Amino acid sequence: HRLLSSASSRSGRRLPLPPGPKGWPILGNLPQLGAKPHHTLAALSRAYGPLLHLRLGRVHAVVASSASVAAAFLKTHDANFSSRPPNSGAEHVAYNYQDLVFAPYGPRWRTLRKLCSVHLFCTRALEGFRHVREEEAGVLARALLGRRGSAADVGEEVNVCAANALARAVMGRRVFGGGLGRETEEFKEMVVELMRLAGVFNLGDFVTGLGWLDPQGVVARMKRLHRRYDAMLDKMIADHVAGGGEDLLSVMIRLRGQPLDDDGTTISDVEIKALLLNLFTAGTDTTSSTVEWALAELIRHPRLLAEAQREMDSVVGRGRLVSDDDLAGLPFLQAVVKETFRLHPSTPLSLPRASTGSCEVGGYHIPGGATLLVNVWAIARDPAVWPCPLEFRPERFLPGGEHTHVDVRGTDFELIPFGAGRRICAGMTMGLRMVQFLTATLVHAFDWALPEGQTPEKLDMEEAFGLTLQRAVPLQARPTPRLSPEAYGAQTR
Ligand code: HEM
Repeated sequence: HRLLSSASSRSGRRLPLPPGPKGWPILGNLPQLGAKPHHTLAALSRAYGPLLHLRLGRVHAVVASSASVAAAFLKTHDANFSSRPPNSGAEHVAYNYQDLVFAPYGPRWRTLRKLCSVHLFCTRALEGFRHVREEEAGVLARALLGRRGSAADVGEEVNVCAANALARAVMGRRVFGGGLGRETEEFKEMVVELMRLAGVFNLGDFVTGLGWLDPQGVVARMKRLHRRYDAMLDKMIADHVAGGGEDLLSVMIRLRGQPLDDDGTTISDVEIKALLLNLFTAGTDTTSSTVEWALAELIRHPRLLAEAQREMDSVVGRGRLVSDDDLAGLPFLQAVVKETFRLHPSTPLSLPRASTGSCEVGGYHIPGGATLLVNVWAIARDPAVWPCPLEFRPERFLPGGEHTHVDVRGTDFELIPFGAGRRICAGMTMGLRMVQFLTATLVHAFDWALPEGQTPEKLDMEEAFGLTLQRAVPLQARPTPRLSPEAYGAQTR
């Protein structure tokens, strides 16, 4: 491939841009993206091929919609695509790029990422927090036990659990007290609002001179949201008892102002708040929505729910809740989680990347500074790779299935819910473990029924708009306990 590309460049022929639909003057293809860009882009790729070129205002964008095109960008050309494009969300919400998610590829990004890895996500840290996950899952199970007979808002219950488990790992304490209420509702609403705003293709980001006009009102909403987050984060830092704790926040507070690497990177309260913002937004709703989708699929497929429960009964029994150690021995449950990530990836267009220099992919010219969108949603439904792509069939990942060895961790490009390459999801190990563990807990500890008048076949599986894949209609379901009463533990919190 490389030989071929240098030959064509040597011949002096200017390579063409990848194919794509004709756009409007000035706005380019922006008006065509519609309410669900990942659907629109999937349809365009069916017409123009898996490597698509769009014009978003003045910005060149390329869209990868097959496993091999994704690999070309996120493996072969990953170094060139390891920054993120400039955007008003990073500017107005994420402390003007002082965070990890939007930091330009360079020393500060590397330092922040390493801090998270050492104190939160590496194997040792992850093992250290297993009791936190188990305790918080126990709290969730008891909360649902308290709701037996009535419909529970599964997404919100799980979201509180994910936020508390994450908070205990990040700063040694929970963020929410017992039960759901105004506070927990407001937190989820803030994360969902952030994802909704981040999912808008904001005209000001693409069309010169439109920024100050803010025609969609997005920037005004971002600034309002930022003020709310900033107040919350200030309080988190102020309330933090900075002892000699080994949690990430204590460590960062101790490291304030000191050079952290050869480049003299230092962190201040701004970087600390920006990183906390990243962790609490990237790490809660992604996890809880995935668990919510998983449970919705299992309720729609009672045979699969029964199969998962059979597996857990034989491995765990009915006398206790699932533990972290059990996960490795639950292949069917793991296949259910993979199949959920395939059909309902938390970030259907991943997060955008931006190239530093121009390059060549598949015989096409990719301009320097181009935005890369990877349609992980479309790739995971590609009929050339996945038989019956729209059917929820966890068996495809089990021995004897067509995709036994396919993993979600960024090496098998046909299934990359966490992205791939240098900027792959920083919290992948924790996110994956949490999704598996909480799905296991819900399935093992309860039978699930839909509220009066709803039938599994007709359960609404529509997606809502946003950077993350929310359910349009939140799942309401009635839990009935199926373990021995002692298994749920004492109602302590
Ligand atoms: C269901 C769980 C999750 C999914 C599906 C998910 C997915 C993703 C994706 C697709 C990206 C972009 C990767 C790329 O550019 O190639 C990303 C980035 C990121 N995620 Fe996650 N995520 C999840 C959970 C988490 C959790 C639990 C955390 C932290 C507590 C987290 C923190 C981050 C951060 C900090 C980045 C930016 C990394 C960088 O730019 O270097 N995520 N995630």
